[in-house]
Amino acid sequence: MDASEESLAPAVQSILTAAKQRAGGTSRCSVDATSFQSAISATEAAGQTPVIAEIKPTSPTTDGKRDDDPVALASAMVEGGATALSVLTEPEHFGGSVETLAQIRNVVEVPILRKDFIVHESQLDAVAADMILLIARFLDRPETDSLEELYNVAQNRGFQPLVEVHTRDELERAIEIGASIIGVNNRDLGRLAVTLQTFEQLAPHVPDDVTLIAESGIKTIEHVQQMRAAGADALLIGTAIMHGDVQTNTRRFTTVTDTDIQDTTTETHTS
Ligand SMILES: O=P(O)(O)OC[C@@H](O)[C@@H](O)c1c[nH]c2ccccc12
Repeated sequence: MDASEESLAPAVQSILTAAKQRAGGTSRCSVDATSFQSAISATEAAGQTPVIAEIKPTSPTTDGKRDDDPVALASAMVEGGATALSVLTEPEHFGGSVETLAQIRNVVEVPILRKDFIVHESQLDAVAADMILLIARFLDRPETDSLEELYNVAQNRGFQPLVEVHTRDELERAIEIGASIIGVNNRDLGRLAVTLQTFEQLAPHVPDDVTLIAESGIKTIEHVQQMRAAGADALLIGTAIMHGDVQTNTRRFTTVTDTDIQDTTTETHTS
């Protein structure tokens, strides 16, 4: 363990240890990705709010496990207007699988984000996805690749990388390597606490040409409005969609209109 890992919550430390050991695939994977930015534009043109709906069977911060057919859940989220889907593929702590992602990608047309803890290039070989998550906090460490290298190789293979940040330093690093899709995680992986102020504080420092995503802790329409007003181009929502009827839940968030947003707040980041 290096010194910076001591500040991680035990559950997250265990996730990272498992991630460092997980094997990749047997053959080199490259993809012909469905464009995330085009999907966002189409949602905006239809007057809806871009939502990445997340299929997260369980997590270290969730009670119980959802055992429904993930492909049915995915289709219901798309019916509910989701712009893209995030599919957890981490097996040990989130109940995900790469096979599930492959099945979902076969049946829906929206871009699919592979949500996992990827720390080595070979792990990109596990499954084809339109987007992959690169968590700044977990890269540039002992036994992990550099964020910049992994970003470049992922892009060269056709993946659209989403670089996840939580602090100003991580954000500066993401901007420095030229990330065009950045997600601000409102959840602190050190304490697992969530505050939407994290997004509000970092968003003003993000260049306008970056596609900016607000991640975690979005549970109500007011939260959607708050994140949109602070400059979110899209919202990543897991728990609040996974509890109950996923189609109705997704629809509730995708139908928040810009008028609702301008009525309550002022824009601080435009794209
Ligand atoms: O369930 P929530 O609070 O709506 O959060 C979704 C998503 O942001 C969260 O699952 C997440 C953000 N970054 C991650 C990295 C790995 C695993 C999960 C995550």
